[in-house]
Amino acid sequence: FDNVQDLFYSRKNFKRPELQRTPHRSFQEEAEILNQFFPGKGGRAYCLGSFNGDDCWYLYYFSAASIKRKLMARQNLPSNRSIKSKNENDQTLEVLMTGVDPKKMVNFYKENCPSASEATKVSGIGNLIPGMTIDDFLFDPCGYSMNGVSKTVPGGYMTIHVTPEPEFSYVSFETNIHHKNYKDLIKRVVKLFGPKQFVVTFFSSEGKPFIEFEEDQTERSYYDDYYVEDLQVCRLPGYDLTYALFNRFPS
Ligand SMILES: C[S@@+](CC[C@H](N)C(=O)[O-])C[C@H]1O[C@@H](n2cnc3c(N)ncnc32)[C@H](O)[C@@H]1O
Repeated sequence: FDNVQDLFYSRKNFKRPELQRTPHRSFQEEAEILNQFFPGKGGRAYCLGSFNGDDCWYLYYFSAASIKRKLMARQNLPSNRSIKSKNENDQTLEVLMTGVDPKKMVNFYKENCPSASEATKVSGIGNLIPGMTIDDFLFDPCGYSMNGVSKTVPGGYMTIHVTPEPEFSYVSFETNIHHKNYKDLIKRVVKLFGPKQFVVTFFSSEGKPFIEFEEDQTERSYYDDYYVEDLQVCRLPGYDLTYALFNRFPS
């Protein structure tokens, strides 16, 4: 690729960054490397959530359109908003879950499950989004990854990665398939894995509606057992981004 329109690199903060190889010990270092690939100041690094707490989420975003907008503004050409991303109906949802329910993790150990396709079936992953062609893999002795492409939505995908070890359990879910009711999808994903905590990120192309989460921390929310701890909504060139951190109510 020598003509990149948009690039997104994102990840949650690491539990033990010091165990990573350089440049992954700090997001600053990762961003510096990415900047070398994307000169011209189109690439920007962000941190959402609380960076002095336990949870935050990093994003590096390069947008060729933002460079064009600046050039046009400098030349006094009209309407910087007229240059939009090509992906006008683009949306991507991620749900990043930590402290997942050990009882729901048994399917992701080879000793309990004969095959990856069985893990996909019994865990409920196979029914999450209908009409997917799924490529799944069960690691030895444990761990699971799946990638699915939609049979009906061109370019539509979903992906799930499961780290079941209780000391550092983690499940990530991502899809770009449009849903009328994202809250329902998030609720179903969370129910499959029962995390103590989860982060939702949602990109939607500019001007399209984004998910609204209740900020009330005292009432039971739409997500029953969880309350919103952090909530941020950002406008990026071509995209609106919502970030929310949910914590389970103490039982
Ligand atoms: C599913 S992989 C995915 C990791 C990836 N960083 C993610 O979460 O997107 C992680 C799980 O697979 C297990 N695993 C077993 N063998 C592995 C291997 N060769 N490479 C990566 N993970 C392996 C790990 O112990 C862990 O439970």
